[in-house]
Amino acid sequence: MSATGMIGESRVHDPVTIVIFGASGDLTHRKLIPALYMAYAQELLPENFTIVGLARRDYDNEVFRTMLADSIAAFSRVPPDDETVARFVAHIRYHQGDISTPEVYAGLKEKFQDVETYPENRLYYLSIIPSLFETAVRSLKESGMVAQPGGAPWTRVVIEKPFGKDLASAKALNAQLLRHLDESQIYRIDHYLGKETVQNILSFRFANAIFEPVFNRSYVDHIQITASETVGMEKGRGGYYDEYGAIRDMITNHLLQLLCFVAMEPPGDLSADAIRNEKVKVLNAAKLDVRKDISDAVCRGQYAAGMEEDGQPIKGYLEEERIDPASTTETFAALRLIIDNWRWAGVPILLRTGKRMAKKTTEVAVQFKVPPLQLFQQIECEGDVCDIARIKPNTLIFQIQPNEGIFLKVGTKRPGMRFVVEDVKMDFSYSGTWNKSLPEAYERLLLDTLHGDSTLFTRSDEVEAEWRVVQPIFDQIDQLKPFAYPPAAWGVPEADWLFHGMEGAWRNK
Ligand SMILES: NC(=O)C1=CN([C@@H]2O[C@H](COP(=O)(O)OP(=O)(O)OC[C@H]3O[C@@H](n4cnc5c(N)ncnc54)[C@H](OP(=O)(O)O)[C@@H]3O)[C@@H](O)[C@H]2O)C=CC1
Ligand SMILES: O=C1O[C@H](COP(=O)(O)O)[C@@H](O)[C@H](O)[C@H]1O
Repeated sequence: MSATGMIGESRVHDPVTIVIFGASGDLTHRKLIPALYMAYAQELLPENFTIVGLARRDYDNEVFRTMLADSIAAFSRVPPDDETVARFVAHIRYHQGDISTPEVYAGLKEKFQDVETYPENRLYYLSIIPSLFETAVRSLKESGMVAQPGGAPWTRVVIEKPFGKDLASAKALNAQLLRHLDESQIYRIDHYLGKETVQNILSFRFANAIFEPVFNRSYVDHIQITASETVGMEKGRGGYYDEYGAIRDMITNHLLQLLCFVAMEPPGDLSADAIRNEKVKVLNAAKLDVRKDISDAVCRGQYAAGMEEDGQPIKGYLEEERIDPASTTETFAALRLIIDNWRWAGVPILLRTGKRMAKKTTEVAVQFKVPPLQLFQQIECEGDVCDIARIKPNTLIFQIQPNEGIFLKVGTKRPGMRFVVEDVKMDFSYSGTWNKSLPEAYERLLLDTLHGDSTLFTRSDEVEAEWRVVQPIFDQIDQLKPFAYPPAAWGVPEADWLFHGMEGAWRNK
């Protein structure tokens, strides 16, 4: 299995044809091809492989290869070497056609006959709009291009997010896909699971005996998970985003996965299903912490127009390209959950995400309780002004990105005659410990699919359990009008209300 990180670093041996549906799109150019190139440059791809890019645009092999070489130059995580790029792109072919027509599959079959001088292992990567997922899978199956599960040669299909729009559509999509494929052939991707620092939450928790005994309701006051972005609507994304919004785009998948990793029980072993079973248990026990009404547990926001520090105007969400000017889609969301199980009962879990926020950061902060007896005073300084305050709680921070690392805030005696305590940070940072760039999430996840390791992919019941957590929001969306916030803020001040009945506050750092 790969949660150990061993498989990701070993070479794939099975020859394979990788077909990317949506090969002229943003994800292919910015992420998939640079990731495959990095795998190739590290000699992790098999000796025999072909990449077929499929889209409607009218390219030929040469044009397509040149464009992809440019993408590698622009987006590869280490500067590429021209000769290696040239050898890599020679494995790439372009196949022009429309996914909803039968001809495209007939043409694909011919292409396979041309290139497959090796066993017919195939990875289909669906980097397309969700409404085409079922058509693509059904057509592949009907054209006889899907192998039987569990044997050789193999067929695997990667499904991009969003996986559905709500619980009902996620269930329907699962049912449609499972009519044509076996669960073992489906890889529902959530790129957060490919991030080194996300996987490290598991190592930190289960490879060290000292923290696990305090990861529970007796010691933890609350958990905060933040994924904030400074960008607004990126080019070409307006239409998609306005239909989905921040809760569907980020919380239902990435933030709930982070929550699973930090809250799950230790799995019996590191097999894909052992880990996924534990994650599903967390999701099944998680629910919105609604006391009187939904606004006790959910707050939505939408960014307004504003100015950059240099005086440049920033568009409000409603003025962005392909956004309905009367849209009530949220670009910021904050949720308060509880996990009704023995370990976490009563511990508030706060999640938030947003575009055009003050800072690009993703972190999981576990805040512990304050000591039962306040023996010491704490000194707090802002600039030159210092004040005496109550002792602060310890906080353990998993810094997912950027400045990847793990930090523990502890109270320490400040040097001097008086017994006052100051907060210091014990830290481990990746950059200070290892002198190499971290693999991109897609690099890791693509290699896992080629190795047939589904640990870091989402199982059908898991995806449905994610939607079940957030579904009450969509059922009562009329009660959750978004509040406006200026660009470069930490979202809306109304989200502070989610701390009702507790002492904490959002970590706006
Ligand atoms: N971009 C990103 O950062 C992320 C994207 N995703 C997901 O990845 C998927 C792709 O996203 P992205 O690359 O941004 O989208 P784009 O709109 O940039 O690309 C869509 C691709 O689909 C192709 N396409 C559309 N309709 C057809 C058709 N009928 N037949 C053949 N090809 C078709 C388009 O090519 P052509 O017009 O030439 O046919 C294009 O190559 C989506 O599911 C998205 O939600 C997930 C996370 C992040
Ligand atoms: O899936 C998505 O993730 C990105 C943020 O990814 P990150 O790796 O930079 O944290 C987000 O911008 C996008 O809206 C969403 O679809």
